[in-house]
Amino acid sequence: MGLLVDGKWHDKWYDTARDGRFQRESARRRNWITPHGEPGPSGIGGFPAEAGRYHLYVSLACPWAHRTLIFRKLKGLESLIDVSVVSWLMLENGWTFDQDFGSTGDKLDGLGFLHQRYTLDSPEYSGRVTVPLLWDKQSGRIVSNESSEIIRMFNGAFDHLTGNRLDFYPESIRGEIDALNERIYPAVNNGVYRAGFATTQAAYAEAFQTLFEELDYLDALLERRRYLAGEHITEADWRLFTTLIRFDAVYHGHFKCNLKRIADYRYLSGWLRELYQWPGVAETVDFVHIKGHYYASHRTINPTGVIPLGPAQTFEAPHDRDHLPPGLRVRPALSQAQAWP
Ligand SMILES: N[C@@H](CCC(=O)N[C@@H](CS)C(=O)NCC(=O)O)C(=O)O
Repeated sequence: MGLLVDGKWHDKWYDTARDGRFQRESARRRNWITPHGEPGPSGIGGFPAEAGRYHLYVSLACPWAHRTLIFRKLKGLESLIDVSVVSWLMLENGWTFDQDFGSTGDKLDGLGFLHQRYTLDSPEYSGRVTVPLLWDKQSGRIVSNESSEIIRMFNGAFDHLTGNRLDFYPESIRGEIDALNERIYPAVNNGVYRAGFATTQAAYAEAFQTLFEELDYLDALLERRRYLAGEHITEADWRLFTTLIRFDAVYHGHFKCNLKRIADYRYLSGWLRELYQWPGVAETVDFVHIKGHYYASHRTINPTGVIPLGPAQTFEAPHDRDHLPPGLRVRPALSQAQAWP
C-alpha cells in the first residue's frame, strides 16, 4: 500500500495521525467519455465513445471497481472495453499485475505495477494509485479514476454504438438517486472503511454507529420499495450492492462492522440476493479476490495475513421480492409520482 509523490513510489499506509479517522483521497483524474468527445461535467474534452479505444483497470476485490464491471456487463460494453485485473494481494508495491495472485497481467504493455500506468499518464504524478482506472489508448492518458463517474459514462456514452438503452440514472428520478447516494456513500460505502481503518476507539465507534443506523434505515425502505429509488433499479442499487455483497465475508469481521450481518436484515438480504441473481452479475463477484485481498493485504489490521475459510453463504436462495412492484429493465416510462411508492 502506498502512493506516488512527484512520480516516485512510496510504501506508506493511510495517515490517520490527526484524529484516528480515515479520510479517502479524492480522485485526481476526472475526464469524461462522451458520445462525440465533448467535455463532460469536469475535466477536458476529446474522449469520444469508440469501440476498442479505452481500457479498464480493476481489482475484483474492490467495491469501487466492481461498480464499473457491473455497468460494463449490464450495458453490453464487454466487447468495446477490455479489462486488466490486478492481483488481489496488495503489499509494498501497491496494486500489481502478479499473475500468481490472480492478475490477468497488464494486457496493454505488460507493466508490473499499476503505479507505472499513473506515471505513464504523468511522469510527475502525485497521489494514491487506485482502481478503477479508465485508460485512453489513443492519447496515452488516464480518462478517469473515479468510479462514480465511470459508471455514469458507461450508463450513457456508448448507447449509440451498442443500442443498449438500459438507464440506471433516469432523468425523472435523478434527485432521488442523488439523495440516496449522498447518504449511502459516507455511511455505508465509505463507512465500512472508516470503521475498519480507524485507529482510535472514538473514530471507529462513530463510523460504526452511523453505518448501522443507515442499514436499519435502508432495510425499512426496502420493505416498501423493490429497489432503493422505487420500482426502477438504478445506480444507487448497484453502488450499495458492491459494498453489501462483501459485508458478511469481510467487513463484518475484518473491519469490525459486527453489530449485525446483512443476512440478519430481512429486506436488505432479499434485495442483495435479487441483485446477485440479476443476469450477468454473479460473474462479476469473486470471493477469492475479495477475501484474499482484504485479509492478506491489510497487515496493520491482520498481521498474519491468514484468510478465513468462512462464512458459508449463498446468494442463490429465493429472494422473496416478487410481491413488490416488478423491476423494470427498460428506460422507465412512468411519471415520477407513479414510480415512487
Ligand atoms: N474514489 C475512488 C476510490 C477508489 C479506491 O479507493 N480504490 C481502492 C481499492 S478498493 C484503492 O485502489 N486503494 C489503494 C490506495 O488507496 O492506495 C473511486 O470510487 O473510484
